[in-house]
Amino acid sequence: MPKGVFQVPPAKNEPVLSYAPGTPERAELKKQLKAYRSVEMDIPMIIGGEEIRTGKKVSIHPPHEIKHCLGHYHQGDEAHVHQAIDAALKARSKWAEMSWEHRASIFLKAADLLAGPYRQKINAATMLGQSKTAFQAEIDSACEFADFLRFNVQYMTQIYSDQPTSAKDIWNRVEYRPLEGFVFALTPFNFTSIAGNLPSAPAMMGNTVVWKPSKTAVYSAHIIMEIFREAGLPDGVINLIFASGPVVAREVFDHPDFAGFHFTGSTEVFQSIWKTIGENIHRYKTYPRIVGETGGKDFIIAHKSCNAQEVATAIVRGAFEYQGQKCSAASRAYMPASRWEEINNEVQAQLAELKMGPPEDFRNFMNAVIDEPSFDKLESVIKEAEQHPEAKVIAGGGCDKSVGYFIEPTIILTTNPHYRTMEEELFGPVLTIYVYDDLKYDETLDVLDKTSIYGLTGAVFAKDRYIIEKTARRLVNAAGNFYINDKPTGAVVGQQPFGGARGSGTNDKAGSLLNMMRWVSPRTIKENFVPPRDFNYPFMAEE
Ligand SMILES: NC(=O)c1ccc[n+]([C@@H]2O[C@H](COP(=O)([O-])OP(=O)(O)OC[C@H]3O[C@@H](n4cnc5c(N)ncnc54)[C@H](O)[C@@H]3O)[C@@H](O)[C@H]2O)c1
Ligand SMILES: N[C@@H](CCC=O)C(=O)O
Repeated sequence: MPKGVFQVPPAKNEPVLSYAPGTPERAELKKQLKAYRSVEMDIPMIIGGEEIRTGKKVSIHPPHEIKHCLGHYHQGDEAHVHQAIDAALKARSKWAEMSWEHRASIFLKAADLLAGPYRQKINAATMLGQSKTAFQAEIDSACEFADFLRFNVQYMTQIYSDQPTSAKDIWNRVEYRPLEGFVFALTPFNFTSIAGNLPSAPAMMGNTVVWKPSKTAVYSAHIIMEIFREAGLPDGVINLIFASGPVVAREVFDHPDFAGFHFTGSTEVFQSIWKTIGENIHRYKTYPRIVGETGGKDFIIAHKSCNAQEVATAIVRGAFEYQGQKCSAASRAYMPASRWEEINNEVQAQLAELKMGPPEDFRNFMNAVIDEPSFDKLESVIKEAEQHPEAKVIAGGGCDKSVGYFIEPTIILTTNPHYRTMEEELFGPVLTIYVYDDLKYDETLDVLDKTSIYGLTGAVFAKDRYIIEKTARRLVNAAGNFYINDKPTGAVVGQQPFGGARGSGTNDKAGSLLNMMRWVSPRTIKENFVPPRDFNYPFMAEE
C-alpha cells in the first residue's frame, strides 16, 4: 500500500454568518424552517448502520410551541443497548486498523458537509427542537461543531507526531492505540456541537462508540447522524440509541468491555455515574477513561474602575442568551455600590428593548426554556425570591407556559451573598446580583471564591490593571475559563479551550489536544538494532 507522512489542512474557525435581512443565508434558513415545520419526521435509532424502528413512538415538540408536532422518535430498551454495544465491538478492530488519514478524511468531510449543504438543516433542527435563535444555532450547531471536527483532526496528528528520542543503535516509537473496548457518549440538550463532539472525538482516535443523546435533543441528533453517514462513517462506529438514561447506564456500566465515558451534563448525574463505575471497577478489562464536563455557577465581578455599559451588555448577553441555558452563563454577579445605579439603569434599558418569542421570528433575542420540569423549577425559584426577605426581583419574573415554556429574563437582587440563587445552578434566564461595598473588594473576592462548588467560567470588568492582575490571581481556581472585560460565555474552539474543575468536571477541555489524549492508550516500542550477545558488563572485567 502506498504510504506518506501526510499533513492535514490547517484548521481554521468556520466564519459565523450574520443572517441579517437580505442575506442569502437568512432566506435559506427560513425556507428550511418552513420545510421542517411542514412534515413530521420519523426518527429511528441507528445501530450497526441499521435503522431501528421499535414502534414505541415518542413525539417531539418545539419548547416554544408545544402544540406543534415536529415528528417522533422510536424508543429503545435494554435489548437495544446490548445490540449497540455488540455492534460497536464488532466494528472495533476494522475501524481501529484503518489508517488515520482515512479516519481524518471522514470527519473533515463531515465538517464541510455541516458548513455547506447541511448548514441550514442543522441550524433549523436546533432552532426548532432546542428553541435557539438563528445566531445561537449558527455559533453552536454549524460553526462550533465544524470547528470541533477540524481542530480535533489537527490535534490527532499532533498526538501521533509526538515521539520519544532514541539512543545510539535504538529506535523508540510510540503508537497511540484506541482504548480496548467501547466508549459511551452521553450528551446534554443544550449544544448540538457538544452532542456531535462527544461521540466523534473518541471515534476519530479509532474507538467505536455507543451514543445516547438527551431526549430533548433527538431532533438535531438525527441530523448529526445523517451527516456522519453521508461523510462515509462505517456502520457500527457510532451507534445512536434512544432509551432512558438509567436503563442505558445500567447495561453499559455492567459490561466488561466498557472502556471510556465521554459525558457533558449535570454534576449530579456525573457524580452518580462515577460512583457506579467505581462500584463496578472489578468487572472491566481495562480501567475506563472518565471525561465529564458538568455544571457551573458562573460569575461576573465588576470593579469600581469598570465601564458601566460594557458590564451591562455582558450581563444581558452572558446571562440571557439561549435563555441562560449555557453551562457558561453568568448566573451570579457582584457589583460595586458606587457604580450600581449606573450599571442597573443601563441593564434595565437594554432589557426593555429585548424581545422574547419563537425563534422563527428573527427579532427575538430569547426563546423558550427546554421543557416543563425546567420551567416549573425556574418558576418556583422566582416565586420564592419574590417572597424572601433577602431577595427582590428587579427585572422580569414573568413565567407563562400556555404556548411554550417562556420565562422572562429575570434579575434577583440579594442582600445575602450566599442566598440560594447565588449558589445553586438553575440553568435558566435568572441572574442574581449582590452589591458590595467598594472598600470590600478583597473580601468580596474571597466570598465569590468560596460561594459555590463549581469552577467553570467567570469574568472581571475593570480598567485598573493592578485589580485585574489581583483578581486573576486570587480567583485562580474559581474558573477554568476566565475572562477579562468580556462576558463569560462563547468560548471558541482552538481559541479558548473550554472546561472547568472543582464540581464542574474533569477539565479535559473539549476541543483540545488534552481531550483527544484521553481516547488513546499509548504503546511504547523499543527496537534494538545491535542487541548485546554477552551478559557481562565492562565494569565486571578484571583490573
Ligand atoms: N461544562 C460543560 O462543558 C457543559 C456543557 C453543556 C452543558 N453542561 C451542563 O449540562 C447540564 C444541562 O444539560 P442536561 O439537562 O442535558 O443535563 P443532564 O445531566 O440532565 O443530562 C445529560 C445526559 O444524561 C442523561 N441522564 C440524565 N439522568 C441520567 C441518569 N440518571 N442516568 C444516566 N443518564 C442520565 C440525559 O438523558 C442526557 O443524555 C447543566 O448542568 C450544564 O451546566 C455542561
Ligand atoms: N462552550 C460554551 C458553553 C457550553 C456549555 O453549555 C460557551 O463557552 O459558552
